[in-house]
Amino acid sequence: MAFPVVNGSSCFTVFGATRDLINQAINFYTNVLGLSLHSETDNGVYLSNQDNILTVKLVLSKKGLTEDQIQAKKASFLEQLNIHDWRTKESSLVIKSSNLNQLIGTLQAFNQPIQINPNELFPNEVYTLDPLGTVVGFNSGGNPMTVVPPVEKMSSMVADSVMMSASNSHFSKQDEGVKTRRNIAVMTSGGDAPGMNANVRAVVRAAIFRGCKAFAIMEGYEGLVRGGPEYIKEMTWHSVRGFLSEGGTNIGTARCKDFRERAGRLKGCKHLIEAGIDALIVCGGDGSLTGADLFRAEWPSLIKELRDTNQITAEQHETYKHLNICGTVGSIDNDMATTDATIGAYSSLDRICKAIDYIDATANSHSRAFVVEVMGRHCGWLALMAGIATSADYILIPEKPSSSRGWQDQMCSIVGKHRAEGKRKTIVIVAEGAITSDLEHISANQVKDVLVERLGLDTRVTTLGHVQRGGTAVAYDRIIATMQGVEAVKAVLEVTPDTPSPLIAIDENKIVRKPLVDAVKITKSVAAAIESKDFEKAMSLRDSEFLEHLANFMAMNSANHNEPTLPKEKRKRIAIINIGAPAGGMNSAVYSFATYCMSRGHTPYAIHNGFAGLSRHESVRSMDWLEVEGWNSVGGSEIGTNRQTPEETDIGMIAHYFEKYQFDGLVIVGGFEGFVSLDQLEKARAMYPAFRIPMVLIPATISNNVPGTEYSLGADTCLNSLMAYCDVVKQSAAATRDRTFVIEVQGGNSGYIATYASLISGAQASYVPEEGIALDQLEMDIKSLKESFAVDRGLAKSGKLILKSTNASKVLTTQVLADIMKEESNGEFDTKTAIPGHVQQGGLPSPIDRTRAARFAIKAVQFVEESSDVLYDYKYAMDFPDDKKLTATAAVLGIKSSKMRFKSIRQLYDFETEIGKRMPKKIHWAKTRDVADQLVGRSRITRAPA
Ligand SMILES: Nc1ncnc2c1ncn2[C@@H]1O[C@H](COP(=O)(O)OP(=O)(O)OP(=O)(O)O)[C@@H](O)[C@H]1O
Ligand SMILES: O=P(O)(O)OC[C@H]1O[C@](O)(CO)[C@@H](O)[C@@H]1O
Ligand SMILES: [Mg+2]
Repeated sequence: MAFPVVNGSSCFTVFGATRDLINQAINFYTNVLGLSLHSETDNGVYLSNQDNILTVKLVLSKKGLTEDQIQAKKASFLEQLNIHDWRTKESSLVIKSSNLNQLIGTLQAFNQPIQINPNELFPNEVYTLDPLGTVVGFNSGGNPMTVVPPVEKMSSMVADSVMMSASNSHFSKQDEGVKTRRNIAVMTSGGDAPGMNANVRAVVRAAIFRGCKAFAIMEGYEGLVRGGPEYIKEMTWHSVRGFLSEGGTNIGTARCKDFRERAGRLKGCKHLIEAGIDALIVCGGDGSLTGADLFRAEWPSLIKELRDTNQITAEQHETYKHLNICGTVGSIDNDMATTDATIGAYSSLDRICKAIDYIDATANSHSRAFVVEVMGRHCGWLALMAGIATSADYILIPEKPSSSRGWQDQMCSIVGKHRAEGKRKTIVIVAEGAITSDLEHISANQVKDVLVERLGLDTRVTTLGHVQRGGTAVAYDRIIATMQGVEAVKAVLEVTPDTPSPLIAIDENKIVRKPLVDAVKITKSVAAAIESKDFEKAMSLRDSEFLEHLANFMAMNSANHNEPTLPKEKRKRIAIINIGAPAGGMNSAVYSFATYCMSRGHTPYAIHNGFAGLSRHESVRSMDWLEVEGWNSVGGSEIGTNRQTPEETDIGMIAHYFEKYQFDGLVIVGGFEGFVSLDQLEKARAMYPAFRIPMVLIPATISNNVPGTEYSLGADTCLNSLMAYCDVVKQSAAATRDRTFVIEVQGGNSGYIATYASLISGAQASYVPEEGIALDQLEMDIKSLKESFAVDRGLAKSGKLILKSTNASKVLTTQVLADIMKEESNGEFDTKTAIPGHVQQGGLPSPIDRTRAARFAIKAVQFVEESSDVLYDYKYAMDFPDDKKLTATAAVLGIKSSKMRFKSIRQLYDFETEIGKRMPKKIHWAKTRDVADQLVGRSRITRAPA
């Protein structure tokens, strides 16, 4: 029999207990909880309740099995059940009951120590421990409860259950002297950064979800130094409501002088211990995390001093002897080593790009030059990325200084050539920390003077200042802040005194833990290298992505005025085409492709209006620098895009034109139709030699459903416009009180957009095509909505959203869903629908899509260069062998986990794609769905495999 699975567990198994305990447990489950015997086998005893919601499997320890083997068995059982989420190691049970009071009465009659209302999110819960130490929860609404699991060893679990009392709200224990982490504090420090609030929200809710208490240290290290309940405050589930969409940091931040001194840190140490904090999560920049690392290193001597001076007891000394600390990097500067991005950096980049997009218009009108100063005290990441995203003429950054005359000559030469080509405007971006190779500061005004004096340009300076730190976080920052907050809680609960303090980082698309101490060390050595004028070393210590972006910027910027970098015989004729629906970043990809090709000496061709345009109108044009200039910042598709594949138009004519223009390579920018087109062209190579050229797909679709990649261009732009839409709708719902909006989300058969939009807008539920809308799930969601409206009564900011992918259900349309919810709410809340439609394609491309497009496009051109030789001998051969090496020259460029890579279309199409569904076979965002649900307290029913 397949049981519905509540949050991934339909069945709970306990291994390794003695027969006596098993008998006690059976007694408890049958007599106290009213479960009945379901079956008994050699392997164990199965119990179930009437609703078949839950099975409890009690297994006697096998003779001769060691504790390790038992644990391994348990782990493998959990694995079989496909339980990969937070509950993997948490043996809490949820038992559905329609009459909570009756249950409470029964428990009390049996003298069971019960905890009522342990969780403010679900006030109707109670929980208790069974004789095996398993936490058993009851919930009138069928929602899962949130408690810390019983600890690893069976014997001590039982001891714990005896010790448990109704006043003890946490299931934790002393384990060989190491206090189980249960009071988790979070603080924000250094300059505020958009996304810090999302990080705090995630830490607080993930901590509460896991049965811990959550605290906020107000005002950064200042709050730690001052201490007391005013600065170290317990946070509730509701205290972080609305945080996702708010800029800055609601728990305050500071630059604290005292913490730089040992005396300040000593106070901080004392205050943490006084407040009973077991773990500290610091969200801040390089400075804050340097401070955190120092605090960690000094901790043993700090607590020793506190004990020796009788400021803490010997017992406190013993309990808090290890500082459990974790960093999540929050800073707009993106200057922390070992992570690709810091929380806030892309929001700041968004503000900068918007400002430069505005400046562009006025600069163009007057044919002026603008010098734009951006933040980044010691780091040029913002200036560099803004330079790429807005195709600025020149950038000045601290990492790559030239001599005090060098930068002036170079800048004037480039700007002069751009002007000579006919460009009407000039944008120079100066990082706040820009320096010469003699470490002299270069100011925006100095840059302006040079442009005026040497080129006679009418020049203005715009210093963006703190505008760059303001406003709400972009989608990416909300995503990483949330996922990193959750990971940070997991990390502090998992670390042991022997594991190094972690920093939560991101590598491409993967959230990872890195040793804090290493990150701080490398970051410090970058600063030291700059100080000692060893710029090469400083660059080599920067992340490889930074170096790649810088090389790309320089190459694209030299497109029309430097001697191409390739010798004549290596130069090629490469075509680019857009296929499918418009996606943010398509134009940026075409711009980057064209300018990079020019810098290398290739001739870039644009095929206009897709394959239909080519086969019907020979729509091929070679690309001109001035024509593409500015396309980086434009939405839609300048060269035109449509969904027709080569076979749907005329593949023979397409081959004819490929032959006529002697293309040496093809870059397709598109979504699933682009993917299918690439497959068709690759298969047609046997028939048409014109296609025996390297061909590469740059995934670009808001649905993000292209096999072979976890990211497609346009998805970020889409998420940002959807997020802005959801924020507005949520605000309206909150103001109206007691209203739920059902929002219909695009994405074809992919639930990616709906899932991520729900994560970043704090939607109560999302329905996606991969899961459909099951009636029992809907019933549960409506119940949960009712519960949460009841809890929220009188609180502000309680607007509720439900996101529904258009294809989640054919029958339960958005309107029907809203109507059912309204009907079932018994007048307790009202519902409305909202359909953003094609607004989701976004207006201007987001900076992420612009800069990723540049990376993708340049990698694609490099792929054409590198793969050409493989095909050389076969270009006009009678037979075109079916050889892996040859098929690999038609590939999808994608991001997979922490790597960017090319994967053969043949492999992807034949083995990794559900063609009928237009989807990859595996989705990579299941964990994100779980987190989105868990942070709003939603239980999701998934079906166990038959
Ligand atoms: N070396 C250090 N030792 C102890 N504490 C430090 C150290 N460096 C920084 N801190 C603490 O961290 C706080 C914030 O550091 P800083 O002002 O450098 O900002 P940040 O965290 O780098 O963020 P951002 O650069 O994004 O504004 C400092 O005010 C100080 O309290
Ligand atoms: O807001 P403050 O304290 O003046 O700090 C400005 C500095 O903070 C940062 O914005 C980082 O948060 C730097 O780029 C900038 O130099
Ligand atoms: Mg800093």
